[in-house]
Amino acid sequence: MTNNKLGSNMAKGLLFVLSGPSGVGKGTVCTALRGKLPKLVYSVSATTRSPRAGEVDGVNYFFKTREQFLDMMQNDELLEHAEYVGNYYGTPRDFVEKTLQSGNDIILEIEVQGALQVKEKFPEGVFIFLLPPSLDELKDRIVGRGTESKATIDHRMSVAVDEIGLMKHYDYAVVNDEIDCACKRIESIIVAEHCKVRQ
Ligand SMILES: Nc1ncnc2c1ncn2[C@@H]1O[C@H](COP(=O)(O)OP(=O)(O)OP(=O)(O)O)[C@@H](O)[C@H]1O
Ligand SMILES: Nc1nc2c(ncn2[C@@H]2O[C@H](COP(=O)(O)O)[C@@H](O)[C@H]2O)c(=O)[nH]1
Repeated sequence: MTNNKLGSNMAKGLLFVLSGPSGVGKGTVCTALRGKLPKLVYSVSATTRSPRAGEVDGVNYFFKTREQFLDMMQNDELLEHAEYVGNYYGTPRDFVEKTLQSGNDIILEIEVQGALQVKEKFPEGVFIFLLPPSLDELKDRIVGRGTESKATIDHRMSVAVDEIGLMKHYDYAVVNDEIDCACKRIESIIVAEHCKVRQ
């Protein structure tokens, strides 16, 4: 039977990627967006990083040993993966594909090397880069979170400069100066992308 409802060809969900240096507020923004956009589903990554206090396996991450992660890579279970500051991170492929097929949107909160791999596979994805108001403010946020050692903070800050240099590969840049404003900008991007005429 023909479905002649206007707009019915837009049934597949959209893939959003949110990147930005460690501590810029990606997780905070994603938490704030939860509930505001009912069609938006969050991808849970696999990582070899140890859980932080309060992090729950299967909710914040799927926590894996190095061997388990390498198995996932070899079995082609990951849409993308990257080594970041001494640990592996990757996006389970199956969940992303099934979410999009079901008509829901998905958002991947991932670093830039992985985002560029996703762009190769999903050029139609929407790539958003979250910026701090300044590098000093970025450092204050990572330090203030209280989760990383001084050495890890220094390493993450040095990677941050390179990451910001790759922002040119993204479709949108949003400054996370104030959390409500940043969320509103990202919500606006998501709404606009749904109104876009796609070939
Ligand atoms: N707009 C903001 N103003 C002030 N503080 C903020 C803002 N957004 C986030 N923060 C704070 O900055 C810290 C880092 O935020 P968050 O953990 O969300 O960063 P992230 O980008 O997800 O980091 P990572 O990549 O390391 O996981 C948190 O303590 C959070 O409360
Ligand atoms: N390439 C990927 N990067 C990921 C993934 N999941 C998270 N991340 C990014 O790693 C860093 C560090 O995260 P943290 O939780 O240890 O602070 C951060 O930029 C995340 O966005 C992933 O699946 N692939």
